[in-house]
Amino acid sequence: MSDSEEETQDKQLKIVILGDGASGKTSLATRFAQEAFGKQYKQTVGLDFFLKRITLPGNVSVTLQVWDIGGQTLGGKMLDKYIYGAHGVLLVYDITNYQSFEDLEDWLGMVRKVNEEAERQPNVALVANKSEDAVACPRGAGVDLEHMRTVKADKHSRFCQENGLSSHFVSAKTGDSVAVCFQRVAADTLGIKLNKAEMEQSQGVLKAELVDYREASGLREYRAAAAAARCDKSSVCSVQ
Ligand SMILES: Nc1nc2c(ncn2[C@@H]2O[C@H](COP(=O)(O)OP(=O)(O)OP(=O)(O)O)[C@@H](O)[C@H]2O)c(=O)[nH]1
Repeated sequence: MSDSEEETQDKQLKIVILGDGASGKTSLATRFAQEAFGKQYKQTVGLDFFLKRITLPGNVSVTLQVWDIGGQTLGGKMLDKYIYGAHGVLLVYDITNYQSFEDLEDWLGMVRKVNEEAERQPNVALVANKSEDAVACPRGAGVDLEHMRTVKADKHSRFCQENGLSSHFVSAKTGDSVAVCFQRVAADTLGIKLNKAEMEQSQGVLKAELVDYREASGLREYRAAAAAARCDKSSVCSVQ
């Protein structure tokens, strides 16, 4: 085996998941690493770890060390230590909880502060969780949460653009687009481009059509942003 092959096989990246309590960080980590989802909320105290090996384009094998940080750690004295050395960050909010979106300024502020002297800042993805009802369910099931959505797509997009974040609409519950946001931060870190097919491959049901009455209730813009986020490698919010 050549040196470069060996090097490729040994890659490990630290990916930190941040965001308010109950936004779905543990659910995203368990969906990604264990393909499981639990309805019951159990608060993470401190942090949890997960490991998952993925293969990126070019047959690059990389192990992601996923650090699931409890939402209560914001303002606590351990948070900077948890963030330190991260290659990638998932900034997670719950689309039905506006406060969880507003608080991302603080979470992102911590990421920037901890890395202010580092050679490079980690790649950060903005992750709108609990999006199953807006982007995945063609009709019927899940309409309730969509009606409860409080964070509009234009706010999400603006936050991405202003801060140079990649953009993701996901559901830990259904699994939609969960893998791709982890892949994206890993790929960005390693300077690997994911093409359209690779982005779509891990998205499955997200291509389902939405019914018209939802379009009428202002979903068109949201859908366009979600489509851009998941299908277009030159997405408006991509990390340059
Ligand atoms: N409908 C829906 N519920 C979700 C989704 N993701 C998580 N939940 C629920 O939201 C609640 C909180 O999820 P957690 O994953 O524990 O949240 P957390 O961000 O890790 O919370 P802390 O440990 O307090 O930081 C749980 O009841 C989950 O079942 C989702 O995509 N859709």
